[in-house]
Amino acid sequence: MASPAVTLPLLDVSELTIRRESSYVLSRVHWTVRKGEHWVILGANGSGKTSLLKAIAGYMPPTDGDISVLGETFGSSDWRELRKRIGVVSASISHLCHDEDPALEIVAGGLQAMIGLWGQLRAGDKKKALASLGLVRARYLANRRWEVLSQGERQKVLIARALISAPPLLILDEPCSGLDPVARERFLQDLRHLAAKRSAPAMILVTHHIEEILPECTHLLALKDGKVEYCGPIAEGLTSATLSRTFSAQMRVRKSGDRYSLHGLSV
Ligand SMILES: Nc1ncnc2c1ncn2[C@@H]1O[C@H](COP(=O)(O)OP(=O)(O)OP(=O)(O)O)[C@@H](O)[C@H]1O
Repeated sequence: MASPAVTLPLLDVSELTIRRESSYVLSRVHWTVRKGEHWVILGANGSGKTSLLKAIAGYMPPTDGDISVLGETFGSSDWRELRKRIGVVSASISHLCHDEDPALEIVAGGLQAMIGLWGQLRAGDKKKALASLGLVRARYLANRRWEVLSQGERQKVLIARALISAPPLLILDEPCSGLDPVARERFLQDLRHLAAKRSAPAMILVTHHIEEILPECTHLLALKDGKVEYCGPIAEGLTSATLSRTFSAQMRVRKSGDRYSLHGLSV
């Protein structure tokens, strides 16, 4: 009898330890992300969320442990090539965008993992950039310059940029920061629209606010002091007890419909 097909994880982190200046930034982290999963990463300031993402993107070499992404192993593959296949949206990319560049060019730059284009935008790339803007319902922004875009519009342009090369993995590092409550909700609806697509990449969403967790999120990674506090299905893990341990404070979580909110905090 044929054995069931085993699909390779998109991301596999094992015993990951990062030590800097005699202290542990991450300590023996295990984490696996598979196709079809959408993850949320929660943790207090300084718990190691950004460091974990940097390690995955190859910007923070591990002291110990293994990282493999899309079947490639850190240390034995060309990570500069691999980065083109991981979509990343973070404040550091936003800061590199040029004020005068139209959204369409910023999105097209994602094809080369570049900020800014050299020369004319080719017709084929223009078409791809428009299609990518369409994925976040933002085609109308195509000709607007970066400098005039609102914070929410900028995030959508950066997501379109990250999506243009159809990455299997999309990392969103605090994508809602700086958005007002209404803009945030609209933005989250657009993300839901994307997450619901069959072709959607596996998403990794880093946030400080459980209200931002999409119903489509399937798994939770909670970090505390560089260690894994919880790693598994969100339905079992996103509880008052887990959050209280993760943030070292009394926290009460409520689930209303398919969204979470905080209903009590004592420090
Ligand atoms: N290169 C480094 N050298 C020394 N310490 C570092 C280095 N990078 C990160 N750290 C430390 O590791 C800890 C985790 O930092 P990290 O930025 O990953 O946290 P975070 O969970 O993303 O925090 P925040 O929610 O505030 O963004 C912090 O105490 C930070 O000072």
